[in-house]
Amino acid sequence: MIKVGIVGGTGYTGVELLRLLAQHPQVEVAAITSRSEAGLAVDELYPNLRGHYPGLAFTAPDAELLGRCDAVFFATPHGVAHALAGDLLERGTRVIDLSADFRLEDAEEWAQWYGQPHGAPALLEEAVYGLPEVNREAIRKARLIAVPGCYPTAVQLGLLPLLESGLIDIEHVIADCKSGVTGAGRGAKVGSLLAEASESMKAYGASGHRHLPEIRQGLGRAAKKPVGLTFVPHLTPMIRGIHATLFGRLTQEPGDLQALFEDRFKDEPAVDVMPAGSHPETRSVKGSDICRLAVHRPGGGDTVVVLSVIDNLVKGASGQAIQNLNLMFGFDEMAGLNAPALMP
Ligand SMILES: NC(=O)C1=CN([C@@H]2O[C@H](COP(=O)(O)OP(=O)(O)OC[C@H]3O[C@@H](n4cnc5c(N)ncnc54)[C@H](OP(=O)(O)O)[C@@H]3O)[C@@H](O)[C@H]2O)C=CC1
Ligand SMILES: CC(=O)N[C@@H](CCC(=O)OP(=O)(O)O)C(=O)O
Repeated sequence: MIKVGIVGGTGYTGVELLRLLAQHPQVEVAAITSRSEAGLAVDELYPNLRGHYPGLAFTAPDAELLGRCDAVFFATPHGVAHALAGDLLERGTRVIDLSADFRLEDAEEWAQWYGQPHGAPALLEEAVYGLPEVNREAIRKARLIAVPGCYPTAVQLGLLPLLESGLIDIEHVIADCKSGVTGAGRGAKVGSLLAEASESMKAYGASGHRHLPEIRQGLGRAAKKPVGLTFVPHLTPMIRGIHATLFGRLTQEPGDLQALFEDRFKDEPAVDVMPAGSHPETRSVKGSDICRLAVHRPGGGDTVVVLSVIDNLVKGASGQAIQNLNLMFGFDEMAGLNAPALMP
């Protein structure tokens, strides 16, 4: 049994960590922080947790308390892990950061996209990008994990087979992505109000979203060359889910694309390549740590279309964070993550 802490326990990814860890046989949640709800029992704020965490209450963030844990998850806005991660690592506590603080390898680029100086550039070299389908061995040995963003997870998983095999034009890749509103977090925002977000759909960040450099970095590593990407996210009237429709232009006859995808992910516990002709639905992954993929070649032409769906709060955040924890501590990779999705 290991002890974990959660910084930012009142947010959507924080409560999702609690929901998933309640089913984990080898993990005890020993500390959970919130500045605004310090003193409140977790199941008073989130009644779905009643009976699962008796006696667990939010406390203000405290490095000494968190440093008694084997690992700490940061489910906090950008910049918070910068300030605390170094201290925890020195105390021997491993850090799994769900924010973007350690995702970009270049501190200058991070500062440009996030509008503030990078707060811990000295830690960037040892941070491991926590996409198990690419970095499993490095994750096992890591002390500091940057959990990928939600859009970057859906896009990278869908494009990896095509980029690794060099089958598409890497200068013109397109990712047309849709997200549910929990992607914006639990904080009150006008755009997340029922009257604003329901029965409507809109693109945002079309001229440059902060996930663009992260996705480009990951795709570039897969292709071993810089990739030209157009990425347009959309807000859709659903609570959870990401649907990514990905377009690549074939540069050669690809052979059997279905077999390429099935082979690439045959040993991946969190990726499901659906039968040829499928159209995966976001509800088929709701609450689960699975990315479901389908590959199409419309009319046998020179465009490949990949459909990739995840739950933004699970494979796109807290579930993937637990996959990383499991690898770091030698547990079964899917411990706590095996429940099927909720349907309908
Ligand atoms: N929502 C999603 O789908 C995804 C989110 N992420 C990332 O995960 C992180 C958390 O997201 P989400 O759960 O949606 O966020 P929320 O806005 O829902 O929650 C943020 C949490 O952080 C705490 N917090 C805020 N500021 C600070 C601070 N300065 N110091 C300590 N704690 C703080 C808040 O509690 P309090 O203010 O009471 O301390 C709250 O518990 C973000 O970086 C987000 O970008 C990543 C992938 C997907
Ligand atoms: C719908 C919505 O607003 N989504 C968020 C991204 C989701 C997210 O949490 O971003 P990170 O993975 O980088 O933390 C956004 O576009 O900013």
